[in-house]
Amino acid sequence: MSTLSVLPDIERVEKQAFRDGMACLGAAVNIITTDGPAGRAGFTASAVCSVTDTPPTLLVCLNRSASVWSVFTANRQLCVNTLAADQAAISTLFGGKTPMETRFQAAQWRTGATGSPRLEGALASFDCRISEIAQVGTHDVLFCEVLALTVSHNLHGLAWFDRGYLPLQRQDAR
Ligand SMILES: NC(=O)c1ccc[n+]([C@@H]2O[C@H](COP(=O)([O-])OP(=O)(O)OC[C@H]3O[C@@H](n4cnc5c(N)ncnc54)[C@H](O)[C@@H]3O)[C@@H](O)[C@H]2O)c1
Ligand SMILES: Cc1cc2c(cc1C)N(C[C@H](O)[C@H](O)[C@H](O)COP(=O)(O)O)c1[nH]c(=O)[nH]c(=O)c1N2
Repeated sequence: MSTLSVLPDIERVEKQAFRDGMACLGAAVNIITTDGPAGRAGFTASAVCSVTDTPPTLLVCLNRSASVWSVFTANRQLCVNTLAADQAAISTLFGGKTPMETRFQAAQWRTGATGSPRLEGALASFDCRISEIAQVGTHDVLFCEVLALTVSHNLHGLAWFDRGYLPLQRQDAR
């Protein structure tokens, strides 16, 4: 007689239940920008995290149905601009459905090492080249090698939590 136990059928988690769960994971808010042969584009992303420090690499998840998808995957370079506490309005503009020129007109930009727009007043900006792209479901996972960065040590941060913005207060502003 077999001693193998039979796993019970595990039902798939519904999309809405997954989103309700994910709404509990507070995350930093970032404006991801690019410029290059395919043009200039930018979008808001909370699905950003550190992968490895050798070589310094972060990942960004980008929905393949986003209007900006073809621009990012063609340029293969981007800047991750992590927002400061007073920049929630920029996040809303870059969060979809707004013409690209209107998004960029709302803030001041410099050109970063890769040519991607660097947001003035951001908490941190990571200038990257896209080293690898993996397709998972509806999204592309962009693995990004960080080539240059700027950091502000005294601004407060911004979080996306429970479908809204919250300030992330530093304990000791340097
Ligand atoms: N990773 C993402 O693609 C992502 C993340 C946050 C927000 N958004 C966009 O902003 C809208 C509003 O978000 P919300 O937080 O107010 O409410 P929501 O109920 O749509 O999403 C709740 C949480 O689920 C996750 N999520 C949402 N859409 C996703 C997707 N397509 N793929 C993977 N994860 C996803 C995110 O963590 C999000 O914060 C979303 O409908 C979506 O269009 C997308
Ligand atoms: C707070 C918050 C966080 C995220 C988003 C939105 C908002 C408001 N959006 C959606 C994304 O910004 C939006 O789809 C793009 O701006 C593309 O929209 P258009 O297709 O250009 O209208 C988003 N999209 C994505 O592909 N990955 C992500 O991590 C996130 N995160």
